[in-house]
Amino acid sequence: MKAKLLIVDDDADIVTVLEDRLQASGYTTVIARDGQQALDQIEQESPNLILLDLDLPKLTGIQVLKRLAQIKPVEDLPVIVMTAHGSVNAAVEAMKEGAYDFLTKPLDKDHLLIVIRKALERDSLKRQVAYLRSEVDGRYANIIGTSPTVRTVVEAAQRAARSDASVLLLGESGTGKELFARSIHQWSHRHAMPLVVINCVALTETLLENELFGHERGAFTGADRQQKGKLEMADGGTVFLDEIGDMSLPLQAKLLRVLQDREFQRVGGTRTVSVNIRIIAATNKDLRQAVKAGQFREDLYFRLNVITLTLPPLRERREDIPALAQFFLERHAREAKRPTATLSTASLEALTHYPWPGNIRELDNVIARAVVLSPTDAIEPDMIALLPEDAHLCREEGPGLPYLDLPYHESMDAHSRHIITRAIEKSCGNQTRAAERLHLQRTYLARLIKQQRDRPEGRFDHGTESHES
Ligand SMILES: Nc1ncnc2c1ncn2[C@@H]1O[C@H](COP(=O)(O)OP(=O)(O)OP(=O)(O)O)[C@@H](O)[C@H]1O
Repeated sequence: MKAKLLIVDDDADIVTVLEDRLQASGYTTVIARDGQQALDQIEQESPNLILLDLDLPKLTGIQVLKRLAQIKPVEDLPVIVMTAHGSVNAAVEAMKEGAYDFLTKPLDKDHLLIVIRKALERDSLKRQVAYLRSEVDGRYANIIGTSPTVRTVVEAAQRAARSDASVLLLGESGTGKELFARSIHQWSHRHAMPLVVINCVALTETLLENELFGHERGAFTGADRQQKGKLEMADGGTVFLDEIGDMSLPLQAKLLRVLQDREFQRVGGTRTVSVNIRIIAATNKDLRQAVKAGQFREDLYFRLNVITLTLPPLRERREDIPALAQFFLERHAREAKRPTATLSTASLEALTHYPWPGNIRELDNVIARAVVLSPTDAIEPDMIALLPEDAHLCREEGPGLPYLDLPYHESMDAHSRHIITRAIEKSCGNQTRAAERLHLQRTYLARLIKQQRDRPEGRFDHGTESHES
């Protein structure tokens, strides 16, 4: 779309020249001959930018700027003022009233076009930032859940947001750690500054170091210019270190220094950079265990662990499933342009009983897929049941080595529990289907489950005893 420029000048010759030049450069133009007309044109034509002469009949350019500030925020409509050669004071006054820039007459054609282009670019960037910010805020404004466990964590997070203390978020994958990190940032006094997310597991050690601290020119082959790291980009705001449990020991030592002194050096540099940042870290690992195993620095653990918030897995807050499902249904139905999509009662029942190894992210994905694939507007359980096949991808595979440290019978029990839990998860919590998967009689599976339930270590989710529907 062509940008529309309003030219305000009482000199007909200047207006004609400007119109010709600007139209030849691809802009649309509208004209006003005096200050009052300028205000009327702003109302009627909604221009993207104004070229405003200061010396006007009826209302002066400065008066137009003052009136304009009452109608809309000055930063929403860039105004470039045109002044007679030598009237610097008037230009300064106009800038104080919110003008974007000034040009002196006679106008230089190239300079004029550059200033206009820059003003429009800045305006467009500001709109994009405002839009993205509102998108992000909207996406993260909602922490759904009325269960007591979630409410307790939300209240603790709101209290934590008021301080500048480091926060450690713990919880299984997909339980909402990033959502809480973003919410804490939003609720904090830093909310107008950036929240910078760094995933500590996605990158190699060298890349992560570069990402965190940036580098100086010549730090390594190909580093042909200085680059700021994410810690610097977050200055004044918050840094969210996701998957902190996966950070290497050498990088942990460097991060510790940042936490202690809020200072670091860029890679290949000697100059100290200071930053004002708040740190929020998250992991689904048992950090205390990692400290014991020598994989995580104890001093860093204590620095991060000033306030710890543990997010409950979805299976421990099943009462929140209907509200979450409805929330995701509405979001995906909107995106898929299926506003009348609903969840049938049977689907809701299936969702409520499924063990959700991938937690809320898995629920989000299940609903997203069902909304797209369901042939009917009322989504039936067969659409929901599509997913359990790959649900296990969200959870760590296999019983894991700790079982090797157990006595034989306990280890066998642990394996058995694991196999049964997996079969039930994959069967959407339905024991009959799980028994079929395992080639067992349903009654035999039920007996195994009962035996395990009666043992103290046998606390795990066995789904429901409902029969195949
Ligand atoms: N209480 C909630 N209300 C609404 N949406 C939620 C809630 N909790 C989580 N979500 C949504 O679930 C998805 C997964 O959440 P998030 O990415 O925050 O989890 P995570 O614990 O950081 O996962 P991972 O450990 O895998 O990085 C996101 O789309 C998030 O917006």
